[in-house]
Amino acid sequence: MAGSLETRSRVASSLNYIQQRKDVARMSLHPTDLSSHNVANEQRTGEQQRRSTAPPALELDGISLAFREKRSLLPVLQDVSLTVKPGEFVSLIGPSGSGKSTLFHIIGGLLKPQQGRIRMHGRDMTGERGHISYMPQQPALFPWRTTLDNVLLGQENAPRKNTAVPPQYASERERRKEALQWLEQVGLGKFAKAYPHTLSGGMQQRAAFLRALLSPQELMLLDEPFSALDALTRADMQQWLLRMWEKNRRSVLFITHSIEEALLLSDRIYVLSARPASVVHVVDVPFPRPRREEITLDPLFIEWKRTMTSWMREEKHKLDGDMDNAQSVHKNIPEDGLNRHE
Ligand SMILES: Nc1ncnc2c1ncn2[C@@H]1O[C@H](COP(=O)(O)OP(=O)(O)OP(=O)(O)O)[C@@H](O)[C@H]1O
Repeated sequence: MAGSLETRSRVASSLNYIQQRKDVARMSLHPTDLSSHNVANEQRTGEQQRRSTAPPALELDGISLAFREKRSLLPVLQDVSLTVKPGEFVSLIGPSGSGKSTLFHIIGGLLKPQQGRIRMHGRDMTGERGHISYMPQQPALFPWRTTLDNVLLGQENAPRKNTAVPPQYASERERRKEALQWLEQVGLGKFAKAYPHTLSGGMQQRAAFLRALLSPQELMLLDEPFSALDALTRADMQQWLLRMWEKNRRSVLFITHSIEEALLLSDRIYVLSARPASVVHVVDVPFPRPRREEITLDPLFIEWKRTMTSWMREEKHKLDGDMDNAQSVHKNIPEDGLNRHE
């Protein structure tokens, strides 16, 4: 795969660049910052070691799925494999209609793949529900519940047994107290008793994110959570998410259409082809953390953005061509063994 080789050689040159950047960062560290910096580094190193020996939070191994439409087949995913290690932020990017949400439905156990396995924290979870926390494109808050009660919903509905990572359950009183503290932290303290229609779009997204964050499942799937927001609110929310994630380091799989968002937030990006989707590029994002908005002005960031834009354009053209010949994608199939329209 020429694309993958190109990606890896680019990563190698990026790493040199990062090393130079780290030297610069070390030189500019103020002496009074050193003690807390060292303690934080030691804690981080211990945590990093634990994570590096733990099994991946999520492993997709050769996932394939086709939908059946009447007597024809619509292949949507073809041999998709990817990994999210514990505490990693991984993004999926691909043309519209390539199968990203379908992949989330498979991970969440709503659909069963025709081929391939899903493991979470080392356990086979193919076709099982309830093991992920999920944040959809729309905040999907219940209008009849207060912000606080919406935030607590993920904990109420979480499975109590047979989970990949056994959840720690607190009493209802403790959970409410913790949720209130989080609401304060994200600037929604005054809105704990308010109903969703009184919150702005960004506030609703923060509440939806908290609901996913406070769910006991370790792995979070975020499906284009900022797509409905205006550009400025979206940029604010990206920064907010970066800070929240850097504090909590949950394992995240994130769908986005924005190349810039993927580069800004992720440790790794899987680029999907046009439908049927397969992984065509894997980008190990070379920018150090913590990351801030300024990184989007970095020449290397801009170069990556340009490269990924050309990949996406290529895939989109394939999809457009595919749609012109939509009938050729559909094949006659036997009656059984395939997913139907939901
Ligand atoms: N239940 C279903 N039955 C039949 N076809 C489906 C079903 N769900 C999705 N599809 C088709 O599968 C393809 C992939 O859809 P999916 O929503 O996964 O794409 P996506 O990459 O998430 O798109 P977008 O980026 O626009 O949200 C589309 O052609 C869609 O029409």
